[in-house]
Amino acid sequence: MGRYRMEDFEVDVSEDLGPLLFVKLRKTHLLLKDAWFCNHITVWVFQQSMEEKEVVFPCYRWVQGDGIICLPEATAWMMRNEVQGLFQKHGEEELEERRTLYRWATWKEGLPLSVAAASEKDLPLDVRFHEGKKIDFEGTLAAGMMDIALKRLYTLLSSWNSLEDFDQIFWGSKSALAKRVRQSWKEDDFFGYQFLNGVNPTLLRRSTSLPTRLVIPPELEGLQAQLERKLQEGCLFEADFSLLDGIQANVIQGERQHLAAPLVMLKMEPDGKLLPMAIQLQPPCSGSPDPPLFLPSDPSLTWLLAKAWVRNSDFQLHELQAHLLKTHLVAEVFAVATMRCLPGMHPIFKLLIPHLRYTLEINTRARTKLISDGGIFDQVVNTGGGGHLDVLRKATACLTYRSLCPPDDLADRGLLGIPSALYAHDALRLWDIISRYVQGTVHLYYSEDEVVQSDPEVQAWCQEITEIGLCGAQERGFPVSFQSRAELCHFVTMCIFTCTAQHSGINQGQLDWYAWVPNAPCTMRKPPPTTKDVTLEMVMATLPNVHQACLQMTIAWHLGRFQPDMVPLGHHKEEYFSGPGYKAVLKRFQEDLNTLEREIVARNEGLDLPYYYLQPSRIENSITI
Ligand SMILES: CCCCC/C=C\C/C=C\C/C=C\C/C=C\C/C=C\CCC(=O)O
Ligand SMILES: [Fe+2]
Repeated sequence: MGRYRMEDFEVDVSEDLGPLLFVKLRKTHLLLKDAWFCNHITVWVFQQSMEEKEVVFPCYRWVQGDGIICLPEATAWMMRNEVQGLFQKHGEEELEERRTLYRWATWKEGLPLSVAAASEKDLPLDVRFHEGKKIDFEGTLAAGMMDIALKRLYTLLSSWNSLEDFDQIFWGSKSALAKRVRQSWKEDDFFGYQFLNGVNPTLLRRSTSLPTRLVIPPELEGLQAQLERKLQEGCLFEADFSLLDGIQANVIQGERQHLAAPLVMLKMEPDGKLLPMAIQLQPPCSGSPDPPLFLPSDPSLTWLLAKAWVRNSDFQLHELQAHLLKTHLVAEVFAVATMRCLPGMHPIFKLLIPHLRYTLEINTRARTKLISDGGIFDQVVNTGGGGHLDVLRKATACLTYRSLCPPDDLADRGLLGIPSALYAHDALRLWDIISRYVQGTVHLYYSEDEVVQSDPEVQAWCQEITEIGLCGAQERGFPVSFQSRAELCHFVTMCIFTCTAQHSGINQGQLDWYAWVPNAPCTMRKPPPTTKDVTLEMVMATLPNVHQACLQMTIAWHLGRFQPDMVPLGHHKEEYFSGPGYKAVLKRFQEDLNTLEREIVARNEGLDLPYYYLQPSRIENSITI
């Protein structure tokens, strides 16, 4: 039997089968690997003197071995209390089986729970990468490793002592914006811009007071006055990396790496540009002299090194907190809870499952190759060697429900209504569009709040996410039950937004902003400067070495590049729902996304730096990379 064969099978049945509730599916098992993926079964019923009727049984699962798959009819959930509880019983059996297939595991204490699987090979076939994705994923990694070998060979033959020497490895696949980063990375407005619309737009806040950790030496009273004025005008902003304070730095091949925990104060100009005013690299520590404040007026290399330290710290919080924890790991919790608590005929299962595709496998791979003992973090990142897990732990301990919902998150950070905040603008538009889609679907199945309150499955799902998967996150605002349709819609909107828009916003920028390594160094090999005497030798000795820089470029490209098998948001082919109601809601969703697409394209045409991470055609329907 050939691989990748697609076939439609038609079977005629002449006898009257009565009302159709289930179909059962089985395949004779001959060879070791002869599984088939079944999309759906459609039965056309011909009734005398009546129109032909179509009855659909969605499947979208592998049929393997000798097992029998029993598929309830697409509208079964609406009839769950009828037909002698047959659908009810089927759902219970399905969940019983799924709970053995998808088990929770504690990979590391203090992190959200994950799926129990030591490697991707342990995962059920239904959630594995399909052949094409696996070949592409592993093939491009191998090609990337070849690039590294060539770059190392090339740089062995030349010098590595000026910033321009990073050009020697700046070849191979890279985006237009990555080239722009190389040109502009030293500019202050470019540095400021990244907090609004770069790879990590999640940290910046509008200041409501001067941060307590900011100690301004008496000789800088002018700065103090400027900061206070900007604060009063409402245009003072801060990016505080205190979460990194106290994290143990990595030791790479016997060499200790170093970490900082900076605070950056920025002002917004009337034209929307965000400019850094001061950088404090470490919080004050009793018994030590106050940490220096670095300023734009400092010698250019001093100021550049201070900014490079901030970019390195941003790399850590971006990858660990914004990316891994707040998209990948929480999406995994949604995925495992969905598999364990919601039967296939449940409308919330049908709504969410296209947004959970491939997430369990990519996360399992991250746990075995990226953040594992000896993984990429240990090899080339200054939080590696265990510090990265502590960052994840600290970030988990302060993960709030509000921070996953842009209307709340952006309001809390004071970022509403800023014309140059493009991530914020597009995220809010997407939140509204997704929310309308979710509400449209939920209202088809839940006619009133009471139906939500009395749905034991959706209540168990909520509780499992908050109390089990997120390890008691009710303390941080996550719900343990849904009292109304609105609460359910808000939560499901958050799930879909996180798995789609938010991940795309956080993931794609790796390609653009991480290719020019000095803009986002993966590690720092010397301690942060404590005086303003900085030389080029110090800068070069601090930034990543050739090998570290090459690996950063390869992995950033691997993870940030366009995925060949990507499904854009709202365009999955699976049809789990049947009937005109959902079709209309989906059509509206796709139209809303198209409208936003056109708005973003038109807006970007007039911009010096286009912001396209939240352009709907670029948003993946689930976390797959
Ligand atoms: C050094 C820079 C990259 C750091 C990326 C950090 C976090 C990314 C977050 C989530 C990515 C999720 C999954 C990626 C999984 C595995 C693949 C990565 C590398 C594999 C290398 C290998 O197989 O040898
Ligand atoms: Fe990712």
